[in-house]
Amino acid sequence: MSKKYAIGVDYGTQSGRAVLVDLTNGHEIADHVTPYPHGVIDERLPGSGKPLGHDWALQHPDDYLEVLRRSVPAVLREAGISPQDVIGLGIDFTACTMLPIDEQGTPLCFKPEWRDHPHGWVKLWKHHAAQEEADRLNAIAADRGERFLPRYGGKISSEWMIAKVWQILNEAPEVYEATDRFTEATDWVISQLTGAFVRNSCTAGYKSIWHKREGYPSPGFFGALDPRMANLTETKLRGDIVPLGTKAGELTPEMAALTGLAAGTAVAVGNVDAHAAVPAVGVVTEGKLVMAMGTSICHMLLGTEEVEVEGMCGVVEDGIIPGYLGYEAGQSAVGDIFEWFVEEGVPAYVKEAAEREGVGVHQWLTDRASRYKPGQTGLIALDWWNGNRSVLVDTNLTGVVVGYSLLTKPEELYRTLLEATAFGTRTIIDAFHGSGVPVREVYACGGLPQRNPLLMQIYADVTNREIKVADSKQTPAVGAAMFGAVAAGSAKGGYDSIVDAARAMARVREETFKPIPENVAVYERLYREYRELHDYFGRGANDVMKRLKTLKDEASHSS
Ligand SMILES: Nc1ncnc2c1ncn2[C@@H]1O[C@H](COP(=O)(O)OP(=O)(O)O)[C@@H](O)[C@H]1O
Ligand SMILES: O=C(CO)[C@@H](O)[C@@H](O)COP(=O)(O)O
Repeated sequence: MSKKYAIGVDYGTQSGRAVLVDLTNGHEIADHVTPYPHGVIDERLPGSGKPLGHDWALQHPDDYLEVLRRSVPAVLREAGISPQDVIGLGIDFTACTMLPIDEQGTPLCFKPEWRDHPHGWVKLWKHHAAQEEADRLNAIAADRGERFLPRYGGKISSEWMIAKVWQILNEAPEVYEATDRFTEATDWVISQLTGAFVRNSCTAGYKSIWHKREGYPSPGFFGALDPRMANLTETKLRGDIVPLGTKAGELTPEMAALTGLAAGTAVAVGNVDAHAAVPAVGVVTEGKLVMAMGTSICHMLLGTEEVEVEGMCGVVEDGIIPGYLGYEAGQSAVGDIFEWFVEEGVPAYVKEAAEREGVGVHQWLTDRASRYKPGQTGLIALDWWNGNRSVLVDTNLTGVVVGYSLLTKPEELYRTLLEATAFGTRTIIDAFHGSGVPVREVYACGGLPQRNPLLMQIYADVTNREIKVADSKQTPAVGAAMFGAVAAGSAKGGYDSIVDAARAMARVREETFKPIPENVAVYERLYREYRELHDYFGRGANDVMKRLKTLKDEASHSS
């Protein structure tokens, strides 16, 4: 039998990438990135130019198909293998990235009548304009003593499905009416590949409040939110919910023509980027925290008991690896904060110097920032540039920097932002560990560990834990390919379980980031300062951030 391969397609925030993987050892034979032609749509709708509200973030569904059109043929070409030898295809996606579709599965924004309506488009995971709905949902769920709430750290995020659906109903009942189903983008892409619609248990569990044993919350709960939503789960959220690794179907002839793959190739059900990364670093047992570090960070951890952890995104049975409770927490902005600083915060002389030296601005700042010792900048920041996902679960929180002086340099501020995100991660680790979900080992994957060793050293020092790094450029995509191989099964040259696939294919680098004791000691003191500020601004002692947001909204609406 000739050598067999699988393809994983990772749909990130700004781009999608395909990776062709050798099934015997997980080696990435070829990869290709397609930047989304429309990027993140957060100012104006394509075409009509209609302005979007504050905190909106949309995407164009055709960008997802563009990734299939460009990146899949590109990896096949680069690898020079026969499409027949690709036995499985898996995808992973940002989540909750959701869209309204009609009876035929067509996104509403593809239809002329809805193209110019902002609610007809894909709402990206970081669309934060449903915070009001999330707040009301949480208050009603708490009042009713809903059992699901503790499984989501006590709060449902405005990033997740129900808050977003409710925002559509409140602001555009006509779009809600015209929607046949609301779907995660990951399930929509799979339905395009296979011609059949199934929902995956991972996004259903983490993002749509679905439970393997209890199903969705009751119609009574949804009716208490809004009587018009009482039957939401049997209608617009209907669809079979199947476990990760299940074969969703086979590649249709149309999609075979579009991708260059063979019709009939096994396609796995959709998955989430961070969750797919876990088996790709070989984590299939409890106690090992995996950080998927990029635009945001998702913290994934397996446990054997269901316990309540403050502000976690969720705990879902079989949500990551079958047989375990999968815990997820996260930070809504990490790389995004560094990017904001590079784009909006550095003086021209930094950009010019970086250009002269032939390095990127991130690298220029990182080189200079690494010359400082912990504590030497005299600065500390709260990492809430895109709200706080865990442990406070509040998208209305914003960023803070304390300690500026006339001598503060851009590289000091950059280092402070790196440190602030590490303190955010430490807060999450402490929450897990303190609640009885042990964190014995830490693994990192995603774009950031590849690009910024200083950042990784700071994380090791702040968390006082050794960090192992994925030996893969595209870990979620490799994980998605592994699930594709499981969908194909061993009879076709794949694997019968994700644990078998991980055993053969997962890879981490030999060198690790180890905590440096003198740094750990200083960061321990800085972390105490961080927690003081965190609780002061984040737990209601001073709601200045929210008052400022209100003033901002009032001023924007009156102009
Ligand atoms: N050298 C660097 N240091 C720190 N952050 C970086 C560096 N280069 C790029 N970034 C950040 O990495 C993020 C993208 O991460 P990546 O993992 O590639 O994407 P995604 O999260 O969309 O999958 C961007 O937010 C960018 O600001
Ligand atoms: O929230 C999740 C997963 O649950 C992520 O998809 C989201 O944070 C986006 O991840 P990226 O930072 O784009 O990798």
